[in-house]
Amino acid sequence: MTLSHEAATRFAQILSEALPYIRRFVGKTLVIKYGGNAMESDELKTGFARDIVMMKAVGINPVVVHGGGPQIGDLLKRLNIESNFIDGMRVTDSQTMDVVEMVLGGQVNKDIVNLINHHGGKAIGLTGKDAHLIRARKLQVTRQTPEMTKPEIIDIGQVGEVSSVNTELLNMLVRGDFIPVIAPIGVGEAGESYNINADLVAGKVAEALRAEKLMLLTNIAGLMDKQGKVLTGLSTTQVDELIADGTIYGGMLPKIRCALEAVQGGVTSAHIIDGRVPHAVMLEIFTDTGVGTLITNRSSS
Ligand SMILES: Nc1ncnc2c1ncn2[C@@H]1O[C@H](COP(=O)(O)OP(=O)(O)O)[C@@H](O)[C@H]1O
Ligand SMILES: CC(=O)N[C@@H](CCC(=O)OP(=O)(O)O)C(=O)O
Repeated sequence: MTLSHEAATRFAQILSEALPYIRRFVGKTLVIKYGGNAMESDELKTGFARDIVMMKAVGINPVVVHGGGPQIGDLLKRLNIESNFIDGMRVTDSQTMDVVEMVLGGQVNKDIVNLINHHGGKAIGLTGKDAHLIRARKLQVTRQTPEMTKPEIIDIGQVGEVSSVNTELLNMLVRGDFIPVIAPIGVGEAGESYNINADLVAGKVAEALRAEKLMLLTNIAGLMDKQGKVLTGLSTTQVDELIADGTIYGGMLPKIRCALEAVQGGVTSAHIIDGRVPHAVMLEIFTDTGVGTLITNRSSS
């Protein structure tokens, strides 16, 4: 590629202006949850992969955790297997678990690894089973209505929550200049598989690595109020109120909960950002106020 003198001057200026932002994050770990719409369009996929490779090239350490709910849904539909969600979690019987493992660990993980590597990165794909990267236990879901004297336990099958993360493996890969790409499948004490919401895995990985940032890419502008205004800097109490009055529901529930937990667990900031915007990840790094919904430790009390 040859650039005209003007174009080269513009490039040089832009790169030079990026320096203070880059320096702020050099050597720091950023955990990015990739999923939703940003994973469906080719243009957005390419932009995402290039952002990740660029980050690594300038000395920032990205760790990617991916979702794949729509892709799992597609295959379940083709196989005529019904799928239900409770509080944003897919009810997972053993047949569904097989599909989840195939789609996330096989198809989606390798697609993302391939994409990043195609753009010059050294991505390495893992599920929670590799070197016990993500140990998990069964997630207990309870529900209580005012009429009930005690909470009812709801069995949602092989859905897990993270009990530990093998940071030794991740740190070894990061030091070796690899970009870990993690599928949200956990392994239980008896070797059983767990389907874990990808946001929850990203939050726990960020906490375990003491990441500078947790970025949750999604298919919406951020956490919004009932009028569609993007909310930012909320306290835990405000979030609880928004959950209680039904403003936050479905897939946004695990997202907001894990963002709050991550900042309480030592991650400097968590961001819920719009994956439909090209280069959403870079934009987040190169703006002072950030894009979408910001959650920091100050907001988590
Ligand atoms: N208060 C809220 N603000 C924004 N989105 C919300 C809110 N409450 C629920 N949602 C829903 O959560 C969805 C995002 O969750 P999900 O579809 O699981 O995303 P992803 O696949 O990116 O993880 C939004 O598209 C929206 O339908
Ligand atoms: C328990 C649970 O719900 N697991 C998710 C795992 C994938 C995921 O989280 O994908 P998205 O981020 O694209 O929604 C599922 O089965 O869909």
